[in-house]
Amino acid sequence: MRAQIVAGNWKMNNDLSETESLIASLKGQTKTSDAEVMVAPTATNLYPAYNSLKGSGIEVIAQNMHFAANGAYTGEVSATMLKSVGVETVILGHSERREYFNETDEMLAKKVDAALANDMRVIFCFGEELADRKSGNHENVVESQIKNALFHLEADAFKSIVLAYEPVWAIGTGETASPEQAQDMHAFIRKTLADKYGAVVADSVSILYGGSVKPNNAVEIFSKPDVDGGLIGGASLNAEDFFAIVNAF
Ligand SMILES: O=C[C@H](O)COP(=O)(O)O
Repeated sequence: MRAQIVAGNWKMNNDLSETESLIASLKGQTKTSDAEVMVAPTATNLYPAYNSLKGSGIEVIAQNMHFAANGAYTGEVSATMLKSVGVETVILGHSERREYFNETDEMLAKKVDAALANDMRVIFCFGEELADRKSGNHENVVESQIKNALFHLEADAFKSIVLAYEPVWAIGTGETASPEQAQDMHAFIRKTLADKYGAVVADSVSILYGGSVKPNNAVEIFSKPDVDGGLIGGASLNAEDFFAIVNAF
């Protein structure tokens, strides 16, 4: 049975006091599903969030990291630094990192390697742009993003990898992939994994959907057989909405 996961990506939102009040609201929510719950505050709030959420069943994860262990990389944060403040999981390859910070498949492969070398779990994001979807090229784009960043790995590494399919045209737009579009792509992703690593590995990897998941569409999206959870942006900034999505399983 694959892990069901709902992760909130808070992006560059919430200062320390806003983070503390969101965490207080999260602690007041009740979980009725078996989904693993994670939240990704901005880097400055990882340590206070980790301390506040310790023992709550909500894991604090990072939005990004650098591939080097340390050195002259002004403004960056490494895997060892994340681990030193209790962070065990990192989101890599988010489309906003690819678009605004020029993250390439090659760079992401190095980041994935660094995270795995430090025994971290990776939520690896990818997804096509609207033009790719319109031209019918979406599967090729997704396949190459996965292959370029992950297919140098041994099968065993996939025990520490979660995939997150996020069509760029659905992020923060209110435009959601239909549950059928999500299922079709997730099945394609699983087949891509199976062709390279075999069905046992492919069936064990959780594949999350991200892109305008809200309380009113989560049940239908999560009901699809190859959708194992969600990476939630906007709706994760409200504790009630986020837990409505967590409990949509
Ligand atoms: O990481 C989360 C995704 O970018 C989805 O964001 P959204 O739920 O605001 O569309």
